Amino acid sequence: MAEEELPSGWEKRLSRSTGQHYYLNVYTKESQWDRPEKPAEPVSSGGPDQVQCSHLLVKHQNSRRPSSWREDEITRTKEDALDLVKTYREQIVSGRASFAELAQKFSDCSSARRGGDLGPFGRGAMQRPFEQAAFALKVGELSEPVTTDSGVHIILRTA
Ligand SMILES: O=C(O)CN(Cc1ccccc1)C(=O)c1nc(-c2ccccc2)[nH]c1C(=O)O
Repeated sequence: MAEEELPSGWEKRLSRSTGQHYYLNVYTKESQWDRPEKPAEPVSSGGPDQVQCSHLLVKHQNSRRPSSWREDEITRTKEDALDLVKTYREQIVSGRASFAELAQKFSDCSSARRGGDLGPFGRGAMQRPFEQAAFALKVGELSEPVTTDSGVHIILRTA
């Protein structure tokens, strides 16, 4: 008996690691194990295709790569990284320091040398928590602290 057709907007894929089939929503790029019963909706067109952001990353001992141009071995705790990021954010919001100046001095990302500038990027380019925060910002807005596998960030949307 021919297999029932998939609802529109889904693709059936084979997981290399488990040999199981999974289903990919072609619009959101999200995947699921269960066979979908309803068509996938095209993502609402709201919001820009690309944003431009600068970020200040403070890594910690559990960062995926606890090393940076600043420190060969980063040993601070995640809690200390969060406290540092909040301090930097407060200095920027109060106008005591500029974002670029603090990112250049203190960011554990290689973008520090560009004042934290990452250039324009679209969805799918960055770790999901970073992307979600960046695309939710208005131009000129500074995020609250954002945690990714790389560490703790504050993100400034510049375009
Ligand atoms: O997570 C890892 O395994 C290592 N990474 C990823 C990475 C490493 C070098 C250049 C760009 C990204 C980082 O830790 C990292 N993530 C970032 C990052 C994360 C989110 C947005 C933008 C940059 N920068 C860095 C960096 O060293 O410079």
